Amino acid sequence: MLEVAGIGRDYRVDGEVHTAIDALTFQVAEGELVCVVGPSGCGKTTLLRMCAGLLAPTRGAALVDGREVDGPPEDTAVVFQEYGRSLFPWMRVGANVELPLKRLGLTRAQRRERVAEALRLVDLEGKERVWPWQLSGGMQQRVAIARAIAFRPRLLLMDEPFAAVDAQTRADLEDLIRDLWARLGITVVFITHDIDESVYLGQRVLVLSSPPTTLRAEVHIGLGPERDQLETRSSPAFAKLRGQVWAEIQAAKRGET
Ligand SMILES: Nc1ncnc2c1ncn2[C@@H]1O[C@H](COP(=O)(O)OP(=O)(O)OP(=O)(O)O)[C@@H](O)[C@H]1O
Repeated sequence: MLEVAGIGRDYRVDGEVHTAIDALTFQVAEGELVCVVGPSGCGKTTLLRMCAGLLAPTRGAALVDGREVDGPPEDTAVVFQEYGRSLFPWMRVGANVELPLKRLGLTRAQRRERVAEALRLVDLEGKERVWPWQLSGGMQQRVAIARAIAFRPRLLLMDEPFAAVDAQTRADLEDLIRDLWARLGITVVFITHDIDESVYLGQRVLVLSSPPTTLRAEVHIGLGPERDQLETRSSPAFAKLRGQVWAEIQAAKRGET
């Protein structure tokens, strides 16, 4: 579904070229939930933006269904960390969720139906007429998620979507994502700096190196489909996987490749 083929990105700062991402190669199969972690500043956001068609790679390419990404791919939705900036404050919740649907050629009734369904899936049923700023941070992020799923993407790209919410809300949102992923059968690439979150959510965790970034390790998370915030996180298997990902990130920070 998603193929990242030798993708790299340089940035020019004060006339000097800095290689943020050297070359990354990996694949994400249809219906997978893959997390990406790495040391701070290793280029996670840069990678996601290139996969979303929001930033051109310097070398290599991202391909969705075998087609090179050179603009936002049709079946892809993105959820960013800053829900406060991704929702339009002058539009009610319903209008915010409906906005991307306008280019799909649906009737007004069909759009309304999709909005209602998406809000129900994120547990915000009937909140169409509420303003975003009347909602808590966690609820606003759920609106952003509703907007993404109303679009019915096949690929959902998420860039540290829960970094700005409190721990309790974060746990709820993690379970929401696992639930939506299982129910809707979408492919999810989830960027996070939180090791525990990556192990709890993912079927696979990709660990990036320090810049110039390459793929340092790939950890398979064999925790099974049923995950529980208390039981899973306190299991020996979880502790072992967390230790494994942690060790890889520490090695990456030391500059080991
Ligand atoms: N527009 C830009 N111009 C110059 N350098 C940039 C730009 N955007 C990112 N960089 C640099 O590229 C590198 C990777 O940045 P990026 O934000 O992708 O990393 P990240 O892993 O998402 O960071 P964090 O862990 O802090 O969220 C950093 O060194 C950053 O300073």
